[in-house]
Amino acid sequence: MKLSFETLQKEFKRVLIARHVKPDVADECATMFAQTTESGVYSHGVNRFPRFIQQLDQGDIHPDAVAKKILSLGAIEQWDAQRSIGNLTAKKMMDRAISLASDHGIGLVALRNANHWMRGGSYGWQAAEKGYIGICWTNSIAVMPPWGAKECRIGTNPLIVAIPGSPITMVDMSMSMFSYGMLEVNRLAGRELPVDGGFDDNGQLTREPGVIEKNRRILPMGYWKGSGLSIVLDMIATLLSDGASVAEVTEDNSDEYGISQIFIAIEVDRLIDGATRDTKLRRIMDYVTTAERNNPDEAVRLPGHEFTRLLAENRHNGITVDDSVWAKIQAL
Ligand SMILES: NC(=O)C1=CN([C@@H]2O[C@H](COP(=O)(O)OP(=O)(O)OC[C@H]3O[C@@H](n4cnc5c(N)ncnc54)[C@H](OP(=O)(O)O)[C@@H]3O)[C@@H](O)[C@H]2O)C=CC1
Ligand SMILES: O=C(O)C(=O)C(=O)[C@H](O)[C@@H](O)CO
Repeated sequence: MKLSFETLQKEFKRVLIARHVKPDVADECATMFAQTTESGVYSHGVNRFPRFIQQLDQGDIHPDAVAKKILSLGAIEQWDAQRSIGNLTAKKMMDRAISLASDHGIGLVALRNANHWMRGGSYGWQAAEKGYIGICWTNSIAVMPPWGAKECRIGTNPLIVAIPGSPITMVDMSMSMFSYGMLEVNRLAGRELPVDGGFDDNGQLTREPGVIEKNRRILPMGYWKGSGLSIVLDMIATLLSDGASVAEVTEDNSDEYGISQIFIAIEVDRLIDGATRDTKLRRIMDYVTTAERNNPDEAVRLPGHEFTRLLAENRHNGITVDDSVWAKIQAL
């Protein structure tokens, strides 16, 4: 079905108000979920809303909590999210990193005791829209086997790098070849994965999303490389926030809460003039996209460059929402 931004936002807000979330908080949170969906990241917008409400209902998320600053080392600050709403707090932390970067050239906020932030790309994009390079990542509950293992012991720990420009270039990627959200999107669409996404129960590589969702034998992106990167991202977030690691979240908590996140903003405009910046970026983009194509009908594309078109299409045609997901949300 096709729904408007307003219909989505109103329904998300209804569900939150019904759970006694303060109206202003409910409105802002509902708007972020609707914006993520309108941007075309259905996996961590509308599709993820039921799971978010489940965690709200089970007390993992404290909707009245507000993040507090623990310490400051000039360009680096350590904050405690106090189990507040994940996407709202993440937005505030990237704003704080941007403010630090405007003073110091670079700003880093390390956040502990956080909740799932939904679409990590929202926060990289937020920085890039203001002219800063945005880099952020989160750890998670153990949902991926390290390379060489069958058992989940590392997180999908998505890493986001966003570069200001026209358009913004942004990589927003899980450390798994596919996020669980994207496995669900492909399963709901009745699609096989375009490349192997994990191992089946016999240890063979598979492109069946449902099999991987069930057995959690998801493939790290780049095999041992994604596995290693997931581990070091977890270590940095844990150390700088003095927060919980994937191991601690998984072994000490009843579900995925109390996670650790990093938000970095880096100044660009005072290091290179706008015209030179744009010329250099354009040269990179043209050099990459004019490479001889593997498939003549498939353009080489840069990450993040689809969002402008997707947003315009969703605003014009309405937002495609899976019927079964919408039914679940209306029943909340
Ligand atoms: N715990 C958490 O918070 C987690 C959150 N997530 C979120 O889930 C969402 C989806 O993650 P993931 O499944 O890794 O996303 P995808 O695999 O869809 O995309 C990952 C990255 O690869 C780029 N990309 C994909 N296909 C191509 C292509 N053909 N050519 C060039 N670039 C391409 C994407 O660019 P583009 O965007 O332009 O398609 C994106 O930057 C993200 O928002 C992520 O933050 C994921 C895991 C855990
Ligand atoms: O992969 C995802 O999608 C995703 O958001 C996660 O990995 C979460 O951290 C975890 O809750 C599994 O959904």
